[in-house]
Formats: sequence, C-alpha cells, structure tokens
Amino acid sequence: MLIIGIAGGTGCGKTTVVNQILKELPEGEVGILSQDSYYKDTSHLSYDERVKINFDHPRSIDFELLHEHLVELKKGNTVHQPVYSFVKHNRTGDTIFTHPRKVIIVEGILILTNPELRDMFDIKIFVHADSDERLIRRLKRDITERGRDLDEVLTRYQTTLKPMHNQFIEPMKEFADIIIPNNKYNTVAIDIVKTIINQRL
Ligand SMILES: Nc1ncnc2c1ncn2[C@@H]1O[C@H](COP(=O)(O)OP(=O)(O)O)[C@@H](O)[C@H]1O
Ligand SMILES: O=c1ccn([C@@H]2O[C@H](COP(=O)(O)O)[C@@H](O)[C@H]2O)c(=O)[nH]1
Repeated sequence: MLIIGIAGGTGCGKTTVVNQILKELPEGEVGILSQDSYYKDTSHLSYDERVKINFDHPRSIDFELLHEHLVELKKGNTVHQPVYSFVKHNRTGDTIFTHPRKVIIVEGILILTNPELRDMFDIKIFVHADSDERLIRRLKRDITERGRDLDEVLTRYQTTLKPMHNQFIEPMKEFADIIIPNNKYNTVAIDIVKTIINQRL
C-alpha cells in the first residue's frame, strides 16, 4: 500500500488536487482518509460552545483514531471513517466503510504536524496558495457550502485561522517531498504526482 499525505492551508485546493489525482488513477485503487472526519467528537458541548472551538489547532483533531485507522488499513482491514458536519461543527454519528486500497490518500490542514502520522506517509505533498487567494476561496466556499456568513469567516480568520496557519501549517513545508504551487490550476504538477504514483505502484 502506498500512503500519500496531502497538506496545506485552508482553501489551498487540497480536495481539488485529490479529486484530480483520483480522476487519473484506475477506479477502485485509491482510498481517501480526510482529516476533517477526525475532528474530535464534541457531542457533550452545546452548539454555542462548539462554535468557539479553535478548529485550526492540532489538539482539535483525534490523531490517535486517524493513526489507528491508517494502521488498520495497512494491515488490510476495513475501517469506519466518521462523517463530519461543518454545519453542526460535529460528527454526524454516521460512518463510511473505508476499504484498504493500493493507494491511500490522507488529506488535511494539520496532517503533517503529527510525527507518528507523518512517519507513515510514503510521499508528503504540500499544496501552496497565497493567503489572500485562500481567504477569497474560503469565503466563497464557507458561505455557499458551510452555512457561514462574511463576519463569521473573517472573525475566525483573524482570531484563529491565520495565527494557527503561521504557527502550525506553514512550517510543515519543511517535511514535504513535493510542494505544488496552486494559485492557478496546476495540471503539470498533477501529471508529475500521477507519474510518481504509477512508478511506486
Ligand atoms: N487552483 C485553483 N484555482 C482557483 N480555485 C480553486 C483552485 N483550487 C481549488 N479552488 C477552489 O477553491 C475552493 C477551495 O478548494 P478546496 O479544494 O476545497 O480547498 P481545501 O480542501 O484545501 O480547503 C473550492 O471552491 C475550489 O473549487
Ligand atoms: O467544525 C468545523 C471544523 C473545521 N472548520 C474549519 O475547516 C477548516 C479545514 O477544512 P478545509 O476543508 O481544509 O478548509 C479549518 O480551517 C477550520 O477552521 C470549521 O469551520 N468548522
């Protein structure tokens, strides 16, 4: 099994890059673990309390469970990946059966901050887009898809997202094997990643 970690700040285009890679590889050979599925369960908190959580800090992620699931997949076992709701800021209670595949992609803003997880990646990719570009994308996406308004996105950006990005995410470029510049759609980089994956398969 080839395990690929794809990190980068919010809105840099991680999900888009993953979908482009998926399109290029034979169907059924690639599985995805999304860091977003592993936000800690916060059912014991009210909605108003959950909204105040710093979702850009590594402690908001259940890395233990994410690591355990990756280990199980590597052993050839199926795992129950939790389903997360950005609207409710909590796990939904549903899970997705995630089967072992030839290639497993783990994607998320903070996945390279965890040393145990980092050690499991055969290829580490960091997707880069400038912060103004990422903020514009985040605004559009969170308002249309995640039930936010302008004030919520900008307040979160100033209070937690930007400082956490600078403290925890940007320094992870150091660990990357490949950095994809993604201010514009980068088909050349996707082709290179596809070639590397095919060589390793
Ligand atoms: N290279 C790009 N140029 C312009 N828009 C992009 C690009 N990559 C992604 N987007 C758009 O930006 C938004 C956030 O992208 P997404 O892949 O969800 O980012 P991430 O998973 O890193 O948060 C989406 O609406 C997506 O369509
Ligand atoms: O309940 C939540 C959990 C997370 N967030 C924000 O999501 C992004 C990470 O997702 P991307 O798809 O990589 O953008 C992170 O910056 C959190 O601030 C949230 O709004 N609510």
